[in-house]
Amino acid sequence: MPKHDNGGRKSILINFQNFLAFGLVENLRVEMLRPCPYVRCFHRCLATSISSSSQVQAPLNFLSGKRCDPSENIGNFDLKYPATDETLRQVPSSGERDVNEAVSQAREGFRSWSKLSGFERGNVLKRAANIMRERLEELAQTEVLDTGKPIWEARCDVQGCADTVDYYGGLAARISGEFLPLSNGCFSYTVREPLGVVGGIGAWNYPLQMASWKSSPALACGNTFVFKPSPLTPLTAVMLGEVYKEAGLPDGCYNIIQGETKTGQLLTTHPNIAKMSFTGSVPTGSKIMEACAKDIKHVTLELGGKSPCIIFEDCNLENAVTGAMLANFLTQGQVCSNGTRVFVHKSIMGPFLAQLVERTKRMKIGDPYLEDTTVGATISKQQFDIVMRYIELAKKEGATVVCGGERVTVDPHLRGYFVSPCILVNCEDHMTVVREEVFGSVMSILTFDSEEEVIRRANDSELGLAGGIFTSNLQRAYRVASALEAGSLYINNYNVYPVGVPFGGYKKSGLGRENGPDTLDYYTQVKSVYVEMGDVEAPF
Ligand SMILES: NC(=O)c1ccc[n+]([C@@H]2O[C@H](COP(=O)([O-])OP(=O)(O)OC[C@H]3O[C@@H](n4cnc5c(N)ncnc54)[C@H](O)[C@@H]3O)[C@@H](O)[C@H]2O)c1
Ligand SMILES: NCCCC=O
Repeated sequence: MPKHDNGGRKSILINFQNFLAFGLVENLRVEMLRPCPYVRCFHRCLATSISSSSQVQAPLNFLSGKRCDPSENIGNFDLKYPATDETLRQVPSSGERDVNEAVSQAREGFRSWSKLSGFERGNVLKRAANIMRERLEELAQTEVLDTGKPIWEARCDVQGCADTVDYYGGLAARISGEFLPLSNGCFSYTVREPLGVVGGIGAWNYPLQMASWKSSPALACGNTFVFKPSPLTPLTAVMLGEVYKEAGLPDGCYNIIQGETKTGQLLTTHPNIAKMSFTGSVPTGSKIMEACAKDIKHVTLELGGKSPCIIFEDCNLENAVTGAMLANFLTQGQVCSNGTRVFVHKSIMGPFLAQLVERTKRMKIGDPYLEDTTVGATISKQQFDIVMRYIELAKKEGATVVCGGERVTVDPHLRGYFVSPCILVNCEDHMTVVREEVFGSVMSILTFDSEEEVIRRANDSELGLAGGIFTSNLQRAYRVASALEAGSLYINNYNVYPVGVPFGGYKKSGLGRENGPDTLDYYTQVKSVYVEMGDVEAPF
């Protein structure tokens, strides 16, 4: 990790081993500002200076390798800093003319980009990854402004994004076909060809991750890309465009259009889009798939989850508690793969809950720019209302709040929606909070007696994104992992995304995979060529 600018103030080094799940290197070390009265002021100034910086105030579409405003404005949306709830600016939404222009630029870019060798394309991506690492701090601070997540989490996210871009840069040269010898000297060979212009649409919890997890494999394969970020988090995807440009990506290969639903629909239904890669909710994913079906477009869908985290009686208790917290409380609980149904074996419920509650109460809710903050701000008032409604409903349906679940004022200047991480007990499988994705820090604890019972209950969901298993019995761990209906499973950890490990859902949680080698298959199509070496034989 590079050292981070600490404004010249005295700093201490701390070891964030507790947060290894999102750390991409073991023993992640970050510069931590010593908490002191000046730090708050410093960080407020920092947020103010970033909000007035060019990243926020500059045009937020990106076409032909440059920032630009849409030529036609079909409305505006507010860009807010979640921690203060202040409106930083209004962003114009792109309409048909600008979506057409972005797709047309990408079509033009495709003509030359798709003709380069994988090695040449990979070099551009690898250079981009290095530039991202050089700009890690600026990218991370801007990601905080967009999302309200703690700064150290944003740094880990950016580091992971750079690694992903690097990884696909490395794989680009290896994209190849097969040779199949046939009878009488005939043969067939296959070529993996790019699809054309890929459209991407993202959610707001990991904005840079979505832009980079989608664009880097798409570009590695020779496609070009048009992305619409979530209107709640428009900033860092544009910065990625500038990084790609500096790394040598030809103009038109990576484009950004900002907007809300209408802009997303225009992109999805554009006749020259060959594939849509979408991250967001299940209902929107279903609409995207339906729209793509009309023109037989390829789709990747990364959707919601309601994943189980199973704590067996033979686990290492401390690790299991840490795992359950990682499965629920990162990024204010707004993580698709969260294991929000925590199944705890009845025999260890007492000690597990005691340790979990004690450690959860110690989490530090506060200014996202402070280094020791572990709970930042909920993305919006709308999301805050959703989270509070689920907690109220849970109480009505019989669950008991053992800690958290309340709005917290951390500082009079921070008027955003901070919520203390919530733990619910006396939960039952039929309750709404246990069945539906909350997308906030709300952990439901359920107890179980046997392995067979917990597998059945864990699988009793329409969703199947992820799942966790805490046990010291390896046979049991593999057996349960094999029985769980989910795309991404963790044994004795949770929410780790090392680059190269495919990520994606079973059932209604999605289609396709990101972050692994298999992703390249989703951004290419196979052409087979049969070669006849003799005369043509036919019965006529
Ligand atoms: N599986 C994953 O990798 C993953 C990752 C992050 C978030 N998510 C899921 O995302 C959801 C939260 O994100 P959200 O609230 O932004 O989701 P959302 O579905 O409301 O919106 C996602 C994006 O789709 C756009 N959009 C909305 N309607 C559209 C339409 N009809 N056509 C085209 N575009 C449209 C939005 O503007 C936004 O950019 C949660 O369910 C979460 O689990 C999944
Ligand atoms: N994109 C995968 C990790 C974050 C999910 O919300």
